[in-house]
Amino acid sequence: MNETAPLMVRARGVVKNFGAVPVLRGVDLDVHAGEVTCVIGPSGSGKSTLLRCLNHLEKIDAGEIEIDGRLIGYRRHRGRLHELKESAIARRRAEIGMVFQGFNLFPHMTVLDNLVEAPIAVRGRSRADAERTAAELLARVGLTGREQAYPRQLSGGQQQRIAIARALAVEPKLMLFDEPTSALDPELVGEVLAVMRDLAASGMTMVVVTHEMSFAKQVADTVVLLDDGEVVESGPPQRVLVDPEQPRTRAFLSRVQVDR
Ligand SMILES: Nc1ncnc2c1ncn2[C@@H]1O[C@H](COP(=O)(O)OP(=O)(O)OP(=O)(O)O)[C@@H](O)[C@H]1O
Repeated sequence: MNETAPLMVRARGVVKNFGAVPVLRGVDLDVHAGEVTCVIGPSGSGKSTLLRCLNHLEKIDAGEIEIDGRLIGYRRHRGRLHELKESAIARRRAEIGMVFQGFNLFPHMTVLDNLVEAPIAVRGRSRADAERTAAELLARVGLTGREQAYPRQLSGGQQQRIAIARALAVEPKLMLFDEPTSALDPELVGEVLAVMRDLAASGMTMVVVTHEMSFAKQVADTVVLLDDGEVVESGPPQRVLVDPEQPRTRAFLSRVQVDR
């Protein structure tokens, strides 16, 4: 862990309710720049909700979240939080890449159009410039030459690799992954995890919700165990995931669907 690096994510006391149901009950999360944090927890523990709060796709009911030192979704004025305008939220959100379980690509657009859409619309890049970046990103995810394919012509693993490239196309400071391999056939999981490993090795700050224990053990700097909307354990994977002296953690993991 590099605790001297600045905090890319700083969440304090995050509360999220759906109606009367509390889903996050005061979550704290620190992610230093360049680190990978894996969030692990049973179904319904609030993992997806936490990720969606980090880019303000969900509004939080209490607490605060800063991304790269600035509040996400709000500005502070005279000690109170005021929600930003939609356009300002969109600009802040563009600093954060997000990859979901599936359905990440626009199905009616070619791979190339999927990759250039956001850089042109959000970053104001020229088409030629965005296409150059797209070619670099395709090489990075091992799919050079597939510019004119439509998503349906690609395997699920290839689509997820393009989805990662698309999220990277706006040069985010932070990447959020919500179980990016869980909708894939087992033989396609490895190719997506390989791209994520490369990304982590390149120094990208990542928060990854995953059931892939070997990925978490090998790649995460920090593992966060979430249970019923609360962080029950957090620390390096060598301690949190494999220390046999932690019966509480062992019991917790036995309730998580573990892929490998
Ligand atoms: N938009 C919503 N409206 C109402 N309840 C919701 C909404 N989104 C999530 N929930 C509820 O919040 C709880 C946490 O959901 P969440 O998807 O964050 O869990 P999770 O840990 O990601 O689960 P899984 O591993 O199954 O994806 C669940 O009980 C879910 O039904």
